[in-house]
Amino acid sequence: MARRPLPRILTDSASLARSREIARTAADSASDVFHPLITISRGLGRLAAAGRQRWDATPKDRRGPLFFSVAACALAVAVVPYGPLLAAISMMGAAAWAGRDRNAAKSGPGEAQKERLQGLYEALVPYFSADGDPSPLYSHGGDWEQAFTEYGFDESGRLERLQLKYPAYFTDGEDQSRDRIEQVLHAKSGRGREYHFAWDEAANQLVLSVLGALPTDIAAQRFVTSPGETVLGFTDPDSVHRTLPVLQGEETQDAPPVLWRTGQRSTEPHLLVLGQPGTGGTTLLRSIALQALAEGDVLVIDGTGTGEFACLAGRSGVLGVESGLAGALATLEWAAHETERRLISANRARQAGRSAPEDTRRPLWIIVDRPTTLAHLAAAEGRDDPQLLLQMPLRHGGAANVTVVVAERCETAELLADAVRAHTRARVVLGPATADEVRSVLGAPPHTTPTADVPPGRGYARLGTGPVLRLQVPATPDPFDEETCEADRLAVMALLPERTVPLAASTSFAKAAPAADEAAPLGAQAATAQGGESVAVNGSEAAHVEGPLS
Ligand SMILES: Nc1ncnc2c1ncn2[C@@H]1O[C@H](COP(=O)(O)OP(=O)(O)OP(=O)(O)O)[C@@H](O)[C@H]1O
Repeated sequence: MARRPLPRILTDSASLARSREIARTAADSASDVFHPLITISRGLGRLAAAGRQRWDATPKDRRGPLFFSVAACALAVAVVPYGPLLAAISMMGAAAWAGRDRNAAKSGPGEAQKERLQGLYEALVPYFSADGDPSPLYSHGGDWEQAFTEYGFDESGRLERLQLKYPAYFTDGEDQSRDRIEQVLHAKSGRGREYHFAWDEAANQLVLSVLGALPTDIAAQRFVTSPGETVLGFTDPDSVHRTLPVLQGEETQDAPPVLWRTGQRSTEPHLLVLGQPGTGGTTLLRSIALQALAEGDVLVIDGTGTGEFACLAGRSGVLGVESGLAGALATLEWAAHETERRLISANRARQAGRSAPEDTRRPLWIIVDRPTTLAHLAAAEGRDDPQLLLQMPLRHGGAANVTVVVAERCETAELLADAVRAHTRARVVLGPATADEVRSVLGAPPHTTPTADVPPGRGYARLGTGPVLRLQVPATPDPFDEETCEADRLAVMALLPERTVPLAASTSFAKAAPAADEAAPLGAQAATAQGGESVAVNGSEAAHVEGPLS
């Protein structure tokens, strides 16, 4: 069937454009003519909404008197000569004021803002100019408007956003050159805020923006993650592609998580957390342990000896919580053997053409807080550094579903064993840290200016060679700490697996193996564990661990 041609007006592009132009002009004129009307109607709407809000906020017992006083006023106005007219005029005036366009763009920056931008421009001249440049973009007394293509100020007049162009010969590929520019912009734009710098090397363009604080009101909770994923904390929405629904305060919000993937396919199967004292290293380990218990077993070595993991003792899935040297050595020795056993077992299965046995697939987490304290104790007692026993799980744990997480203070980080440094490709640094300190831990500087004043649990994370991300760890305090608020305590308690061993009976490897150098061989430990006397592994896990141990 022959197709009917379209009407000429729809095919003739010139007349189409002309009609569009007429429509646009008509719309512009209409909006000019009706502008006061639009403003007044918007204002009336806003006043009505404010009135409704006020009414809703008024307690029920006060609504009657309020209604009567409003009605009395209306009556008084109605009977006064010219009252209704004056009331209508006042109402229109109020509506026009309430309905004014608050976002109307101001025409250009004010004097103070111009001065700021000029100052900023002058400060950049030494870095963005070169002798012999015939038409310098940056020169003393030059025009900042040529270089700064976009800018924005907050209500208090502080710079909030700046997009600037720089000459193509600026060495933007070198960290040092970038750092210098970032430092200048940071200092001139006002310290105490966190700035983000986005370098567009192809367009010779830099965008500075002020970052808001990361939310600190996300508490411990069951996060909606896939198996093998652990939430380290939350970051900026632009930095990651995914969000998770989380309970934030009273409401459920979508928050952008820093997700760490562990297990056989992970390229960064072990984590190192460094931080200043009191910045939340232990809290992050507790948060990880609670998530790990959802699908795996956890061993905790608490070098601080302050009992901050006591809430985990005797819980289903917790194989031990050790704070003494002897216990730590025995536990880690078992973990090293267990890693080896899993590897051998999985390898045999593979050779026989079978899938890896179930008991090699359940994730095992070795969580170590402040190992250097134990290393110090071991040196004093003439024993081996417990960190040496981490070598096996660190080197081969990825293939054996064994994950090691170590937290240490920055000041003692140089005492960490080489294996710990070499095999922990997922890194977190917590607390106030300079760009150089962040770089020394994460291997790359942050794209933001670290601030001196940060809440506990705030820091930076980097997974392998990925970008450096701002991080805020979910609040996961020790529920036995008297200072913990009730809501946070309940949130942590709700995540703890059921207790399978009474607290008094949940003892440690230390009792099973009195001294590391006398540490019972794997089989003997198993016998002890199975014998049910001083169980290294809490009762309910015995069945689970019997497999690996026997
Ligand atoms: N993410 C967080 N959100 C809220 N509070 C936190 C967070 N992390 C830590 N805190 C609080 O900060 C304090 C110190 O935390 P934590 O013990 O985890 O720090 P730490 O770095 O292990 O300290 P230390 O080095 O002294 O052992 C605690 O009161 C804890 O509740």
